[in-house]
Amino acid sequence: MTDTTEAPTFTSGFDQPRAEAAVRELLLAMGEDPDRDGLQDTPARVARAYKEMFAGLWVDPDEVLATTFDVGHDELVLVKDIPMYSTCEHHLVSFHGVAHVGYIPGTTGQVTGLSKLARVVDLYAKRPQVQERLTTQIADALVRKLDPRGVIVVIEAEHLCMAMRGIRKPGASTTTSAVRGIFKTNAISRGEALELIARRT
Ligand SMILES: Nc1nc2c(ncn2[C@@H]2O[C@H](COP(=O)(O)OP(=O)(O)OP(=O)(O)O)[C@@H](O)[C@H]2O)c(=O)[nH]1
Ligand SMILES: [Zn+2]
Repeated sequence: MTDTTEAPTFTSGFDQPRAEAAVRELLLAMGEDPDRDGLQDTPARVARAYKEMFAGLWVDPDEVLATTFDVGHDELVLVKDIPMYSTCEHHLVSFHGVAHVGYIPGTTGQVTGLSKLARVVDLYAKRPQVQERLTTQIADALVRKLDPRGVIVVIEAEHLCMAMRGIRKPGASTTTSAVRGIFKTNAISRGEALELIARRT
């Protein structure tokens, strides 16, 4: 089984010329003329866009979560509705929606900055992904770095590979969750967290 928490090599960079050549080749394969007016800059543009869309390949999640501090809080911390754009590794088209990330600090009371939770979502989303692995990786990174009593991650997303092609079901929504620690072992805690996630303000 693939290790879902294993990070790629963060030192490897993005090969812009290679990406540009590949996009040019793709345009040719489509029967397009990559030298026509509107397409001349497209390979460079797409390569730059890919560099941005997959920037999470070169970010170390453990560094993002390196800063922790003690606020003496031992109850749930939940950031809801974090906008999330990722790319399906099967078709290289977008799946996007929202992520909800919650945790209960460990006995040390160590918490991380709220923005770091969104950063972790972002960095794992900016990789070729499947939604299940994305959800799992976010949860496992928090477990690894915060040693919390529990972690809950829920992602709701629409997959454009199911909307604009293939089965063509726009509006279909996929929900995945990953629970760790107390949220796995205690149904009441899990239920309370899920209720807060579902609650609309
Ligand atoms: N479990 C899971 N499946 C995904 C995700 N993103 C895309 N898929 C699915 O991956 C599958 C790939 O199936 P294949 O049969 O190899 O590819 P395909 O012929 O393009 O499949 P269709 O999309 O059904 O046309 C499809 O069923 C997609 O819906 C994801 O995040 N999680
Ligand atoms: Zn897909």
